[in-house]
Amino acid sequence: MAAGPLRLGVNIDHVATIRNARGGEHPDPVKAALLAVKAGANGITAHLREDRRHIRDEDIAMLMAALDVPLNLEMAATQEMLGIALKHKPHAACIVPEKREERTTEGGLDAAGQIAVLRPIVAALTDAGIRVSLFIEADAAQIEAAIQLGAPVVEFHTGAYAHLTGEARAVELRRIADAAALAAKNGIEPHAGHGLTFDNVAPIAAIPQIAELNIGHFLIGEAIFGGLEASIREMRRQMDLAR
Ligand SMILES: CC(=O)[C@@H](O)[C@H](O)COP(=O)(O)O
Ligand SMILES: NCC(=O)COP(=O)(O)O
Repeated sequence: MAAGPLRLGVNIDHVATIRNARGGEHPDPVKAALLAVKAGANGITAHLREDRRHIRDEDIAMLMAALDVPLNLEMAATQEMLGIALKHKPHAACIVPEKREERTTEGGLDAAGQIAVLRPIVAALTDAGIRVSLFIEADAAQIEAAIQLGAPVVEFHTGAYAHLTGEARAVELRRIADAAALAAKNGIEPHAGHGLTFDNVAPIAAIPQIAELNIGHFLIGEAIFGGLEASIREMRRQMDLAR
């Protein structure tokens, strides 16, 4: 058993993916976000991609107006996204790497390799009262970069863990656990997310230092079969059992 409550941030990006497939208003990501909160989400995550393939600018405005739980805005480290974050002032901004041609976020941000680019962005977000998170690989050099940048939070990319099996997954899990311990030792709050499902969430949820999981694609997909509230409640249950 581990210490401390584990928060669940529900990522509603792929409600917008379905909406955008027909170009109308349905299904509404804000309605999904409110339902997610009712089902036990402690916060909502939304990734405003530069290509606007799912979440759009107006969704961020509407989420800010509708939510009374924290909004975690995932954003690329660009001036455009910085301006949007400063305009809306979400609770948190998670800086993620982004490639136009990728199907989904393929790995963590190379914070160590772009300290000079990130420093003014992290500073501007922090000065605006936005809690900065860096979406990184579970790697000591990336945690060191987060320390240098003064980021209070890191989110470990669990995509590789989610796709591996057997001993390779166990190795990746240990890497994430070690990184969470290192981050926490240095005063940084570790989060985790990407590709988490009912089948793979428990070992990540059991890492004692991890304070928050951000989960989206699986929950929205699972909602097709049992409804969004049920999928979130079951994820919450799995997380609590592991803790
Ligand atoms: C950074 C991240 O992991 C999330 O944004 C999630 O992957 C949903 O967005 P995409 O499916 O567009 O990558
Ligand atoms: N930062 C990870 C996230 O928000 C959700 O990722 P996924 O569950 O949609 O893969």
